[in-house]
Amino acid sequence: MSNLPQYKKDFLKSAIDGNILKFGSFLLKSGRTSPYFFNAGDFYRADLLNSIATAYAQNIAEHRSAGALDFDIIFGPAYKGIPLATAATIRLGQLDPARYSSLEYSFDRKEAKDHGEGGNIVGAPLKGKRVLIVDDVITAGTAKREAIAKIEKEGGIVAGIVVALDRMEKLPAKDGDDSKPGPSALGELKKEYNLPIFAILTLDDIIEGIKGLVGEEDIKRTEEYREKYKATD
Ligand SMILES: O=P(O)(O)OC[C@H]1O[C@H](OP(=O)(O)OP(=O)(O)O)[C@H](O)[C@@H]1O
Ligand SMILES: O=C(O)c1cc(=O)[nH]c(=O)[nH]1
Repeated sequence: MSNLPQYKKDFLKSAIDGNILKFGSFLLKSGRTSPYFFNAGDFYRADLLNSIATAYAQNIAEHRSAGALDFDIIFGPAYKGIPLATAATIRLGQLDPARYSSLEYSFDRKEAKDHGEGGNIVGAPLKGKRVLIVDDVITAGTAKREAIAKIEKEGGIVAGIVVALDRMEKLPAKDGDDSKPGPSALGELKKEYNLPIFAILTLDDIIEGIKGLVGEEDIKRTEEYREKYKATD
């Protein structure tokens, strides 16, 4: 934790204090069972939402200022990405009004709407724009691939991805044998789509940051999970 920038430390503290980071047994979208879970849906109070919005805004502004990221619009994949992308957009506008007060956002519906305005996308149109995906967690990368496909279908150009947490896991093995070493979901997405992808926190940051704050047994099980699923890159 000591080497993390202050805004990441603050963010991790609010995730622990707000019980967003949980320990137990959780079935993931990938089918893996994890001893820890980061539930971004639990940033549901004004102060907590402000903490995650600030962390995204700092991270995005930093990478953009460094020339590592450029975009016209922020996109939040349904469902949990929606409030996160919205809050990050507001926070960027507050942090640097000269650069971000006209920043746009949009999000998708999981199921297309067949009445009223119809369609799959809510918010600013994506056509011809460079789109930054803001989402909660990357595990196997499936949700990000789905978001990329939706954005491209709308004529948007995916410009990057920022997540709150990179679980640093290897891609699920095609033959189902997860005991073999394998590359990370994040690394493969980066290569395959030639995209900048950033995470505010990684599993390594979390394991370092929870020491002394959560039970020894939870830390041990999380370390064992990391050992089992950690990617080679
Ligand atoms: O990297 P992956 O293995 O794809 O998994 C991680 C994603 O899975 C969950 O989203 P989900 O699609 O369940 O939608 P939700 O936002 O409605 O919870 C979670 O919110 C992450 O975004
Ligand atoms: O992989 C997932 O499904 C997942 C992991 C996690 O820590 N948090 C979450 O919302 N989903």
